[in-house]
Amino acid sequence: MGVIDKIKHALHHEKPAASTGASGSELQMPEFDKFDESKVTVIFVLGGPGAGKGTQCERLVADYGFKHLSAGDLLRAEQDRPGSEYGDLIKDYIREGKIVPMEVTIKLLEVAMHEAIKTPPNDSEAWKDGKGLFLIDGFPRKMDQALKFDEAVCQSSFVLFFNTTEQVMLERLLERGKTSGRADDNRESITKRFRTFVDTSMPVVKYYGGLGKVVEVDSSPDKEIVYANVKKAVDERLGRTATVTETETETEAPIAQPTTTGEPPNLAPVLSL
Ligand SMILES: Nc1ncnc2c1ncn2[C@@H]1O[C@H](COP(=O)(O)OP(=O)(O)OP(=O)(O)O)[C@@H](O)[C@H]1O
Ligand SMILES: O=c1ccn([C@@H]2O[C@H](COP(=O)(O)O)[C@@H](O)[C@H]2O)c(=O)[nH]1
Repeated sequence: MGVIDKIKHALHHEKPAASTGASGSELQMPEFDKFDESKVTVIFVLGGPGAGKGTQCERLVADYGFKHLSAGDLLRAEQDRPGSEYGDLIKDYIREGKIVPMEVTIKLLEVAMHEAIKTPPNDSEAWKDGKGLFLIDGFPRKMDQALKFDEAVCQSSFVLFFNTTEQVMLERLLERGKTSGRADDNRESITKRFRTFVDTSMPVVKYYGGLGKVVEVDSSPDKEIVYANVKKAVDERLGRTATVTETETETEAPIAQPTTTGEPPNLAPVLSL
């Protein structure tokens, strides 16, 4: 059974193809295979739209051998897949900056995680004997996703939270929108995405903050400075066991201490457009 067939099977229990035009409310909760948490390490990467999550994940992949799974990328790939039953649904949710029903997103992530463990992205120790090392980017964005994923798929080790102002994020997204081709990198969608982030996703960050799992990094500065702080935080949390290649950053910039307390992170920079 192919990846997408597995998702369809799980979401609709093999409903006939006639049940197209999924609305979200008709989705059934699929069954999930829980990962062995002694073998699989998951770091959630959260932050507002355009905060720089993907940019920093790219660097972490190169240095540590993570498998980077962006929930948004997985949804866009499913949206664009010819014949997808969920294409229209996903397109509407993304344009409106809303959160796609968790059944779809968690299943896409779970399937991608199994695929990565079956076909490891590199031959480092972190991927030997059924082990895996994942950066799950832009997820969970809503409390129901967080609780379900933790309970049924895998608990995360910690959450890397990129924090900056809406002004910074807006400028980055408008600039990215000149070439990204993304249907939601325009002012109208960005405004909606910011609202969803504040109303729906920040409670997730606060929830994990209360569990002492949030490492907050200021993503306002230059990419290199942000990465130096990210690397320090990841090294501290993972004890550097995951490092594949050692490419020290060349920046001379001072490294700020990431926030690792159990307190909810400082949410001050969230502005309104
Ligand atoms: N520290 C930085 N300084 C300046 N520009 C940055 C920085 N980090 C990222 N960018 C740029 O900002 C844009 C958004 O970054 P990125 O795609 O990494 O954000 P994101 O948080 O993954 O966004 P989204 O949630 O919308 O997918 C990109 O064009 C990227 O090159
Ligand atoms: O868990 C998720 C993650 C994302 N979405 C939708 O995708 C877009 C784009 O996400 P990016 O992380 O910016 O690529 C987001 O605005 C949501 O509409 C989702 O529904 N669930």
